[in-house]
Amino acid sequence: MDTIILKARGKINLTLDVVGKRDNGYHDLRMIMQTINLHDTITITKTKTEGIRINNNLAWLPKDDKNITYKAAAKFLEESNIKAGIYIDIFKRIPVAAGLAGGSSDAAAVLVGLNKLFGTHYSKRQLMKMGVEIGADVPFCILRGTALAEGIGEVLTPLPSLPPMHILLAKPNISVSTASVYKALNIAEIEKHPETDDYVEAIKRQDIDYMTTHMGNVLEDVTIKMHPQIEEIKQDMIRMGALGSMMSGSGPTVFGIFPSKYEATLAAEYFKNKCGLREVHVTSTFCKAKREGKRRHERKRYKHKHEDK
Ligand SMILES: C[C@](O)(CO)[C@H](O)COP(=O)(O)OP(=O)(O)OC[C@H]1O[C@@H](n2ccc(N)nc2=O)[C@H](O)[C@@H]1O
Ligand SMILES: Nc1ncnc2c1ncn2[C@@H]1O[C@H](COP(=O)(O)OP(=O)(O)OP(=O)(O)O)[C@@H](O)[C@H]1O
Repeated sequence: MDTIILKARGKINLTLDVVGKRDNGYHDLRMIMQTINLHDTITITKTKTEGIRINNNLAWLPKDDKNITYKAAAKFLEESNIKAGIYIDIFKRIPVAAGLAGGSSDAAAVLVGLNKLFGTHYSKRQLMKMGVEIGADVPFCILRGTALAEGIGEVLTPLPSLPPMHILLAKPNISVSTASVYKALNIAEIEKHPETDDYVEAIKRQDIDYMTTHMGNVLEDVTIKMHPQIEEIKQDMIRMGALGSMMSGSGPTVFGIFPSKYEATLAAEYFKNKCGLREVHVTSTFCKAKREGKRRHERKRYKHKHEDK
C-alpha cells in the first residue's frame, strides 16, 4: 500500500471547564468532547524522494513545516526511526482557527495514517502519547467519539455514544487564536462552572433534554468580550429553533443542536444569506459505536466470502 485516504473529523465541546493553571502556562481542564461528522480529507502517499511535502486547498494555509501535519509526520518518523518520503494532501472543510480542532484532527489523521502505511503497529495509546506533544486536542482526535477530557485535554475517559444529533456550525468571519483566549482568562473571575459530573451522568442515561440545556464553556465570556457577535449568533440560533447553543472550544464558532436537519438547514440559510457568514455547516454528531458495529459487520462479511471460496 502506497497511499491512504482518511477522514479527519472536527469536534465540539459540550462542556469546557478550566480548573487550574500550570507553571508552563497550560491549563488543567475538565471537558466533554464530541466528534462531529464535518471532516477534512487527508491523503498520504509514500514518495521516492526523502522528506515531507504538504499541499492543501487553501491558498493562505501553510504548506511547509508550519502546517501542523508536518509536525505530526516529523514526530512519527523520528519516533519510528523511519527514513522515507511522504506527500500529504489536505482538503480542508473544517473552518481554521475556529474552536473545532481542525488542525489537531489533521495531525491525528496523519499519525493514524502513517501507522497503517508503514505497518508500525503502534497502539492507539502510543499514538495518543505522540499526539499530545503536537497539540492538546490531538489525543482526543485519535480516540474520537464522546469523551471526558482532563489534564490538559489528554487524559481521556470514553463515554457512551450520544444518539445522533443535528448540529449547525456558524463561524463569525473572524479567527481566534486559542493561546490568546487562554491568556486572557482569569480563573478567579469565572462566574459559572459547568456541572461536568452531572453532564456525564446525563450522557450515561441518554438524557438529551439535560444535554441540550446544561452545556457550559468558561472560555465563552473571554471570547465574547473580544467578539460580541458570538452572543448574537447564540441567541439567533435559539430563536431559529435550536434546543441549545454554545461556543465551541476557544471559539469563535457557535454550534446549535437542532431537532431536525430541516430546521438546521433553514437556520444555516439565515446565517449565510442574512448575516453574511461565510463558514456555516450543517453536520451531525459522530457515533463511534455505530461505526465500530459497521466495521465488525464488514469484517464478518469479508471472512464469510473468503471461507466460502
Ligand atoms: C480550546 C480547546 O480546543 C478545547 O478542546 C483546547 O483546549 C485547545 O487545544 P489545542 O488547540 O490542541 O492546544 P495547543 O495547540 O496544545 O495549545 C494552544 C495554546 O492553548 C493554550 N492551552 C491549550 C490547552 C490547555 N489545556 N491549556 C492551554 O493553556 C496554550 O497556551 C497553547 O499556547
Ligand atoms: N492543517 C491545518 N489545519 C488548520 N490549521 C492549521 C493547519 N496547520 C497549521 N494550522 C494553523 O493552526 C492555527 C489554527 O489551528 P486549528 O484550526 O486547529 O485551530 P482551532 O480550530 O482553534 O482548533 P482547536 O479547537 O484545537 O484550538 C492557524 O493559525 C493555522 O494557520
